[in-house]
Amino acid sequence: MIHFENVGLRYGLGPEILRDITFDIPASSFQFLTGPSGAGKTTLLKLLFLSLKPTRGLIRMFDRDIASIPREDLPMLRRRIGIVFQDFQLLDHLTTYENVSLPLRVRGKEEHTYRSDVIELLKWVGLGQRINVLPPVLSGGEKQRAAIARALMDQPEILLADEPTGNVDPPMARRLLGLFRELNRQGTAVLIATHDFALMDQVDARRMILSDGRLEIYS
Ligand SMILES: Nc1ncnc2c1ncn2[C@@H]1O[C@H](COP(=O)(O)OP(=O)(O)OP(=O)(O)O)[C@@H](O)[C@H]1O
Repeated sequence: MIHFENVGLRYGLGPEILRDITFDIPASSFQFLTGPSGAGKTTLLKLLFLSLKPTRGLIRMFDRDIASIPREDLPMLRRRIGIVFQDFQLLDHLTTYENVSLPLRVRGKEEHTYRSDVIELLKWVGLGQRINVLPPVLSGGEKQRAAIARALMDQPEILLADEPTGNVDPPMARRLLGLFRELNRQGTAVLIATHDFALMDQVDARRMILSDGRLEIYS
């Protein structure tokens, strides 16, 4: 589904942050991305979300070479990828429901076409009682689940999550992991970037370890 081959990335004229990165992400797979702080995990997620272009190497996504994709086709492709950012990026003046449905509203969809789907999704992530509250009232774990619900709105083929358990206690981390595993059982590929070894130890999944700009993979 996703193939990286000898990918390198530098910001401006700076040093290469990622070097000769080669890996595949098969459909319906589950993996962790880890490595020391500053190793380039967020940068690799940005490449996967097509918000950065590599400075060298080949990236194929959904059978297309991303170097030859016209800019106007990127939004369509991004809809097949869900992403949960480290800082959630929820809008504080919109309710949980409005935050999750915003991408659909922006695209001009009529509310009656998505309302029940959004509510069902919010119930699925355990926010059935928090539909009409504003993000400042939500706990860290609830914000995280709202951000996950928003990332899942378009039924992506892969979900990318950056430090999803960074701001929650261990029981909530287990609950979030349960959500990711359930999603994966339903067929969505999942990639979780994390420093949390306790979290990784709970799942027998592939570990992609970045250090010094290079990637090693332990299956
Ligand atoms: N926009 C940018 N311009 C220049 N350098 C950047 C930029 N973004 C990140 N970097 C540098 O790239 C390197 C990798 O950063 P990145 O945020 O990808 O690491 P990370 O592994 O996600 O770190 P953390 O675990 O602390 O979040 C760091 O040295 C960082 O300073």
